[in-house]
Amino acid sequence: MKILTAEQLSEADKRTIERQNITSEELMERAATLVFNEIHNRLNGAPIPIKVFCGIGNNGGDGLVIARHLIQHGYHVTIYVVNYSDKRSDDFLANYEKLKSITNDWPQLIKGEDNFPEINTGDFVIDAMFGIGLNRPIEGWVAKLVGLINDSKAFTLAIDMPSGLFSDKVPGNDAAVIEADFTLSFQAPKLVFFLPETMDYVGDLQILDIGLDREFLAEIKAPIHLIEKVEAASLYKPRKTNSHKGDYGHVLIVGGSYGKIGSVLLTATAALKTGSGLCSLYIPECGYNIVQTGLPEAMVLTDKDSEQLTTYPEDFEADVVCFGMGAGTSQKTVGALEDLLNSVKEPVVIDADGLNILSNNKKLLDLLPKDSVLTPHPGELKRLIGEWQDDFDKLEKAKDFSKKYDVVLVIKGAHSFTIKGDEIYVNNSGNPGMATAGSGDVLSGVITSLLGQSYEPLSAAILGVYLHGRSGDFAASELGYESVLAGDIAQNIGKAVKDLFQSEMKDSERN
Ligand SMILES: NC(=O)C1=CN([C@@H]2O[C@H](COP(=O)(O)OP(=O)(O)OC[C@H]3O[C@@H](n4cnc5c(N)ncnc54)[C@H](OP(=O)(O)O)[C@@H]3O)[C@@H](O)[C@H]2O)[C@H](O)CC1
Ligand SMILES: [K+]
Repeated sequence: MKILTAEQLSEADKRTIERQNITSEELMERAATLVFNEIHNRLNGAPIPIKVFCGIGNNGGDGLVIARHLIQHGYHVTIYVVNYSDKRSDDFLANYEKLKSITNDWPQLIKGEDNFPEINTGDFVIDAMFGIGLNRPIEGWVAKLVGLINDSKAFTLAIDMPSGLFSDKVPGNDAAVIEADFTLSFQAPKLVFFLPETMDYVGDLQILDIGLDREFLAEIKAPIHLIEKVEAASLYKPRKTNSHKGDYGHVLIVGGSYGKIGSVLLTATAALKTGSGLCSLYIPECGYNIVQTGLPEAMVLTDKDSEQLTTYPEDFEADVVCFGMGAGTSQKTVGALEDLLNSVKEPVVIDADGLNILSNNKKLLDLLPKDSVLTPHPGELKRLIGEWQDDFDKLEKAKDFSKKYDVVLVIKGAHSFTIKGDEIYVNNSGNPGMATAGSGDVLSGVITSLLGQSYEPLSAAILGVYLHGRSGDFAASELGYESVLAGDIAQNIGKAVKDLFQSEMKDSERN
């Protein structure tokens, strides 16, 4: 799914009105009615106090439409017009008139702190103050109102965007932004919903298809994509009936050191669980018995050093090589990576200490084969590309790095970002249970395995990240977040692959 900017969405809005020959008021009615349906499906008539805070633009207009439907369905609704400006949008005014015709409880005008209502923990707050039209920080008494809503701890549903959140920049320190529990957003996700610095304002997210012009949406050039099941499934290559292990790649996992042999074991397990035909490991001698016992399906070669890697077996023929997990950063191991990069011509996967070695020895970056995949967490990324000012700056620097060294970057996080040149792919699978030791080692194994199975490096990274997250979802649903171990993620990769082609059942379809 394309992630769009506020400008692109406003343009899509205009084109839809032209091409579908409808008024903007009709489009607002359509969009806001979908929101009402979602609320009604969940509240099911519950008599809880609903407080709708409307701005004076079209986000506020949406709020008025939602409120009208709620009132007509018997809900207990109080509407507030947050008068941050004396202007009114046309569609706001039209819906204000419609509201007056169905209720005698007219909206209450908030012009300053004196008009603030009481907001209780048990209230249901609908935030329709600002949407994609926000163009400067919220200030003064309106900022105080945002604080009051946040402090109330009432369940807060944001319409389109949490008010105060820009679609294209990070709010400043101490900025007033609604901390929503749930955001129902129109047509396309916005990048800020997924960035570490801004995602917490959004709460749970649902995108509503409000029927904007399909042709225009298909034509829009958007370099940022959200990766969900459909996108991941489109990358998947089915196995052929008439095939053998030689068709699915031979991966070589290079890593480990004394006390950190478990890491390579996890990576190798994940590679085999993702379907590699053959898996070999190159590790220090101390790991030999551990790996042979822990993973009998794998083959093991050992370095002459018993505790760390010092060389690379350059005559070894593998389809893809992965380097770094548990390897340490000793000078001898730097030499091992240098040997590897001097002998391998196909894209490699570099993770963990492999990345730290690259950061400490920047000249090695020039030896990386084109389209190699680097999988840093934010700390490793900082060492690679330097400090950034905010998440937008981080993405710019990451794109520059990807272009400079011709590599695919996977920035790991709650939503991992895969970057190649100017293209960004935001992953939407996974859960907090995956924040656990060894989770990254498993991811490297999945990506390496896909590369060995002839996936293009970018596709291997995007699909690998998605499958890793989905495996974590299966592990968490069985075990609970706290009990997910990295090994559990590896064990569930098969389920994640099968799930690519299982359609979601809607609640209404369940018996
Ligand atoms: N295509 C769609 O997705 C649809 C979206 N809809 C809804 O429309 C809003 C966007 O509505 P818009 O009227 O453009 O903007 P807002 O309602 O977000 O903001 C209203 C005006 O507020 C002013 N503004 C901006 N920032 C501030 C601030 N910090 N303090 C005070 N005032 C501010 C600004 O006007 P100015 O002239 O003062 O600059 C805004 O214009 C979208 O989010 C959806 O909810 C449609 O309903 C359906 C289609
Ligand atoms: K809002």
